[in-house]
Amino acid sequence: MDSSAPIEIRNLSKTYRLGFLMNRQVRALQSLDLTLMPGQVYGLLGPNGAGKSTTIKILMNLVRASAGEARLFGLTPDDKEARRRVGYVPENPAPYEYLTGREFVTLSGRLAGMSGKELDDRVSQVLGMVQMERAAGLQIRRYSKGMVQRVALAQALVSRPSLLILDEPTSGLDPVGRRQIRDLILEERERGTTILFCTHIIPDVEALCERVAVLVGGRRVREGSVAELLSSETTQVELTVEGLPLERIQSLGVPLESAQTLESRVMLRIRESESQPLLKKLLEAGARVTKLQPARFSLEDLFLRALEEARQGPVGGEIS
Ligand SMILES: Nc1ncnc2c1ncn2[C@@H]1O[C@H](COP(=O)(O)OP(=O)(O)OP(=O)(O)O)[C@@H](O)[C@H]1O
Repeated sequence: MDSSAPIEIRNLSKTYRLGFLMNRQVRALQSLDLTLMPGQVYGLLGPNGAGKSTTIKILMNLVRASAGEARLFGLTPDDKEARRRVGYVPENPAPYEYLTGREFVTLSGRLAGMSGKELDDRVSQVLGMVQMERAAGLQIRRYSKGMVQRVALAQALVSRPSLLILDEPTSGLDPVGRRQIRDLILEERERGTTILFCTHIIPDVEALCERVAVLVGGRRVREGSVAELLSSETTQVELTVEGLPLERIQSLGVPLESAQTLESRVMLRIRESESQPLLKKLLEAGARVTKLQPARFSLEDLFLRALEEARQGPVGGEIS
């Protein structure tokens, strides 16, 4: 294992046992490999139940793996030295409700070994970073969901971690709040912090991450740099056709990736290599092509395609 890698995961599997007799099993992760190099912002993307939180909980030593290995800076997740270098925001943060935001962040700093003026100054600084200075003296039980999310992020940042693990940090935030948290993550990236960012909000991944892994049913179905992944998918073309119904277009013998009728127009998506043959046939059949443009293949398309492919193959879930 590489001790310079903030996160290294090899062949990681997790099966939860359920029921009174623990005789039912749910396969949450299957042979996952993942490496984060220093300074990378890495997105872990997947639908509900894909195994994202399980991966993070294993890294945070909250859940024990069934097989395989997970390392933080080359150390096992139960190693105190490794934990000292990590800031963590759980999926549903549940800070002590009777503490104020400032007390909670101060407590987190103390637990990380900080004290005195250095701690007080840093607490004020991180509360400012998450725009919570004004509400810092209020008890957390009075906070909205978005405010809880912000103090949770402040407690993760207080000890200046070199690795941030964020489990859906923007869920529960309004668009302005999401933007602020995104900007904050970008600032941390500028500072060289490594970030594992787990979400199902695709625009956040596009805005923040340079690499991404897509998990479906506990398996990694795509992995790579966002640019690489998008360029590796087949290029497609979008056409708008008038004067020929969809059934006639379908009978022309050119495979369509997608088709949709809107009033008198038919919108098509086809592979780029099929565009010339289809154009010729459409014009011969008397259709008018009113628009032809390259289709931008987005991370959302990639995610949906990966999901579709994975659903056709074996997936995780309850196995007995
Ligand atoms: N403590 C648990 N006991 C039993 N099954 C669990 C437990 N935690 C998770 N699972 C199951 O493991 C699978 C993966 O769950 P996990 O929470 O890791 O997914 P996720 O990708 O984080 O989903 P979400 O986006 O909904 O948070 C799911 O089928 C889930 O029901």
